[in-house]
Amino acid sequence: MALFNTLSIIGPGLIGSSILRKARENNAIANKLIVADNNPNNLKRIEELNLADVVTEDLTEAAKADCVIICVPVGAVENVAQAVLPHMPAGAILSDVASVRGKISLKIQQILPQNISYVPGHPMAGTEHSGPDAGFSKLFENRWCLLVPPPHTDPHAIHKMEEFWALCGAKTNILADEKHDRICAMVSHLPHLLAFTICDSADNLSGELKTAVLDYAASGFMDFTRIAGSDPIMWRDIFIENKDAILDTLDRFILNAETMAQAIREGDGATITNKIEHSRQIRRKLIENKQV
Ligand SMILES: NC(=O)c1ccc[n+]([C@@H]2O[C@H](COP(=O)([O-])OP(=O)(O)OC[C@H]3O[C@@H](n4cnc5c(N)ncnc54)[C@H](O)[C@@H]3O)[C@@H](O)[C@H]2O)c1
Ligand SMILES: O=C(O)C(=O)C[C@]1(C(=O)O)C=C[C@@H](O)C=C1
Repeated sequence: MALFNTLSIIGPGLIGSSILRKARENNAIANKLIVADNNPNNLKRIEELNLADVVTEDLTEAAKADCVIICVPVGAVENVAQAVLPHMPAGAILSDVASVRGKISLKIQQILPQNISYVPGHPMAGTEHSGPDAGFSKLFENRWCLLVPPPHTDPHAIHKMEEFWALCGAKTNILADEKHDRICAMVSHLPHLLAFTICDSADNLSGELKTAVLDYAASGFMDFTRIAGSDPIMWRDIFIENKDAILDTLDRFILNAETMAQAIREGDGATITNKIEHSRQIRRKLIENKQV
C-alpha cells in the first residue's frame, strides 16, 4: 500500500519535479500524482516527461489529495496555501519546501482548518538550476530534510512526512522555525549572498580588467559562479523573508572579514593562518561526515 493515495505537487520545478521523479520510481510513495502550476509551459513539460497522472492549472483540483506539497518560490507560498486549503479533504496534510520559514508558518496557521495538518519540510539539497527539466530522482538521497511543523501538530501527520522523506531517500530532523532560519542564514543564504556579491563585483570592474578577470577565471572564482547562477526570484524572496537572521549573520561575517583585513594590513601571518586552519577543519569534518 502506498503512503498516500493521492499526492499533489504545486510548482513542479527543480524540487517539485525531483519529488515527482522519485514518486514515479518508487510506487510506495503515492498511487496517483497531481501536478499544478501557473505556467502552462511547465505543465506541458510535465506531461511530456510523464511525471503526473493529472496536470492542471486549477488549484482547487490540485487540492483534492491526501498530501499537497507547495514547491513554489517563498513569496508565493502563502497565496497558494490560501487557494488550496479550503478545498483539501479532512485529514489531509499540507506541506511546503520553502528555504526559509520567516512568517510563512504563522500566516498559514491563521488560515489552517482544524482538520488539516501543516508539516512543512525543507530539503537541504538543490542545484543552481530551475524548472521541470532540472529535477532528478536522486536529489534527496542521503541529504537532510528539516521538518518545521508548528507546535502541537498531529504527531501522526509528522510521522507520515518523515516516512515520505525517507522514501525519497532523505534523513529528517525536526526544528523550530527560528533555529531553522538561523542555521540556513549561515549555511545557505550567506554563501549565496557572497557568491552574488563576488560575481557582481567582478561585473563592476572596468572594461579591460573585467574581460581579463573573466578570461583567466580559475576554479576558485568558478565555484562561486556556480551558485551565483541561481534563480533571482527564488533568492530575492529568501533574502527578504529571512531579513533578520541574514543581516545578523552578515554582520558577523563583516566583523570577521575586517579582522582578516587588519591581519593582512599588519602582515600578521599568525592570525591569517589560524583563520585558514579553522576553515580547513570545517571542510575536513564535512568530508568525514560524507556531506561533500
Ligand atoms: N533550488 C533549490 O536548491 C531549493 C532547495 C530547497 C528548497 N527550495 C525551495 O523550493 C521551492 C521551489 O524552488 P525550485 O528551485 O524548485 O523552483 P523552480 O523555479 O525550479 O520551480 C518553481 C515552480 O513553481 C511555479 N510557480 C511559481 N509561482 C507559482 C504560483 N503562484 N502558482 C503555481 N505555480 C507557481 C513555477 O512555474 C515553477 O514551475 C522554493 O520555495 C525554494 O525556496 C529550493
Ligand atoms: O547546491 C546548490 O546549488 C544550492 O543552492 C542548494 C541549497 C543550498 O544552499 O545548499 C539552496 C537552497 C536551499 O534551500 C537548499 C539547498
